[in-house]
Amino acid sequence: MDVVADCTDADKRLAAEAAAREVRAGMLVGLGTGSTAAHAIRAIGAAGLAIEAVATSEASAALARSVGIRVRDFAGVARVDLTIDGADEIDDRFRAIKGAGGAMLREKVVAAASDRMVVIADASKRVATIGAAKLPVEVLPFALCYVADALAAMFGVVEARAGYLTDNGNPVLDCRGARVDNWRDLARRLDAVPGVIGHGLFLLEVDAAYIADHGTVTRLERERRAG
Ligand SMILES: O=C(CO)[C@H](O)[C@H](O)COP(=O)(O)O
Repeated sequence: MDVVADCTDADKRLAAEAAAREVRAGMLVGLGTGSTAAHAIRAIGAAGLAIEAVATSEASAALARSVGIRVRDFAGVARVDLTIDGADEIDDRFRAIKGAGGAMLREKVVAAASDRMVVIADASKRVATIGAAKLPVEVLPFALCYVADALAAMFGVVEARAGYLTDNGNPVLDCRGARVDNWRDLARRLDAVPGVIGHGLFLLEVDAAYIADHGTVTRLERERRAG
């Protein structure tokens, strides 16, 4: 038995269940993707509230339906009340890297549409400053070589995720080793490359985080200044 993996999964579940308690009847809820988000989906389903959901991946949609959650097509949705999602890293300034599960584009669209976006994670994901996790970039297949070349000028390592396509049918380049002074500047540079469809940098989207560490859940709330 892998005791560390078991503890980590128990913490993922605790963080997910704490966040799921934010869900209220009547809400339209954004469902994230990954093992931590799956715990949240199961907890939301078990609560049995009258809600509707949109999912950030086909896997999360299928899981949600299997636990009795009504899933709407996001193509017909402009606004979501609350989204609960995992992360690969989250730092003290609520900046996150997402997309190890490949769903970062849909996750970002749903997060952007959400009044509130909550990250759930075990303590291994909490870092002082993001940047150690690989940064996934979703690419238009037509532009794969061009984009890989452009990203090689920004990152030390750019690797195609072998044999993998996102739910949108696109390949992913996993990037590491950027020399970053300013993450917003890096995000702008990525967004400016023709053929980049999305990436896993979430710099402004996260409103709060539930982090579980050896059985204790901490809620962190971002302060938003008016104006
Ligand atoms: O961004 C994601 C998927 O695109 C996941 O939320 C992230 O990779 C965390 O996954 P897990 O909860 O399995 O550790």
